[in-house]
Amino acid sequence: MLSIRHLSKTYANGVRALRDISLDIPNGMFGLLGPNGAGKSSLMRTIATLQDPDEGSIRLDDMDLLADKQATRRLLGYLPQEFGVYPKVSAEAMLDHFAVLKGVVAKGERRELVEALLRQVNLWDVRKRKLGSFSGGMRQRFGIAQALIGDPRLVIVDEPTAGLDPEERNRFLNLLAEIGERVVVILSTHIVEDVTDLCQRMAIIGQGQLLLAGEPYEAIRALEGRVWRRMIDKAELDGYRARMNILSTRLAGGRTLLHVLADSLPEAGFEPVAPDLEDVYFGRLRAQVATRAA
Ligand SMILES: Nc1ncnc2c1ncn2[C@@H]1O[C@H](COP(=O)(O)OP(=O)(O)OP(=O)(O)O)[C@@H](O)[C@H]1O
Repeated sequence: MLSIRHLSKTYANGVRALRDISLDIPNGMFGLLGPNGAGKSSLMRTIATLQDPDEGSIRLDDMDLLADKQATRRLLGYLPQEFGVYPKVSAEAMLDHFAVLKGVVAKGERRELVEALLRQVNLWDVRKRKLGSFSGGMRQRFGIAQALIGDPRLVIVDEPTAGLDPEERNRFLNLLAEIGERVVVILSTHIVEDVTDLCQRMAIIGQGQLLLAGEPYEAIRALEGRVWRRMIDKAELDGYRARMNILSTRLAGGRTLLHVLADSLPEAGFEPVAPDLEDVYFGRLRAQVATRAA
């Protein structure tokens, strides 16, 4: 279990990226959901010991992660948002290099490890190809292979599915799910379906604040009977905004589909709709904006 307590960070430019975040993350897939700029990467980098918080603590079971960074890095696998590789080097040679950096010095052991990892992420057949020729999905799977060197107890992946096509995304998420059966995996994303499809537990952050933590299923159930939808013309949207608590607006067939939060039928013409995680997510973000504006 990873326990984050009272984590805060303000950057030198005055941006408060993390505001008193406390969170428990058990084994399995954990989704950290938030819009761009919410503070996800700041939190991931802090857990990965790449930057210090101003306040707060992070423990993995009995271990204080921030106290002994070297020890933390040994049990951690990290796939950063911007993962750079040498484009002219083959996948096999690059992974071998990463293994050396992680301290796997014995040649035979390293050869076996590199093969096992490339097979696990399904890149064994293309191991001789240069990384520069890889698709986005292949590159991300390679990123996971390097994160798994050293058998980490905690794996952090920062927005890994952005820019992947649906098939690649699916393949990537399946791979993460397999890994999540054994260790703590934290997946940060702004894509709601990533969390819906994959994570038993989740948190939502916005503007550096924790807005929700728990099970996606429970959060969805809490909205049951309170989400209503209606098709409108785009020109009517401002009027609805002024009168109602709008969760989301989506384009559908050239018109606008409204989702509204209300304890009873908001107006004739609306119909009840089964809530989903997008309703939970947008509901929390909008409530935060409303509270801050008040
Ligand atoms: N090193 C830094 N110095 C100053 N401000 C920063 C720094 N890193 C991030 N920020 C700011 O802190 C806030 C949180 O950024 P962060 O990258 O953690 O968010 P994020 O949720 O990961 O978003 P994104 O998906 O856009 O990376 C943003 O307002 C960002 O501009």
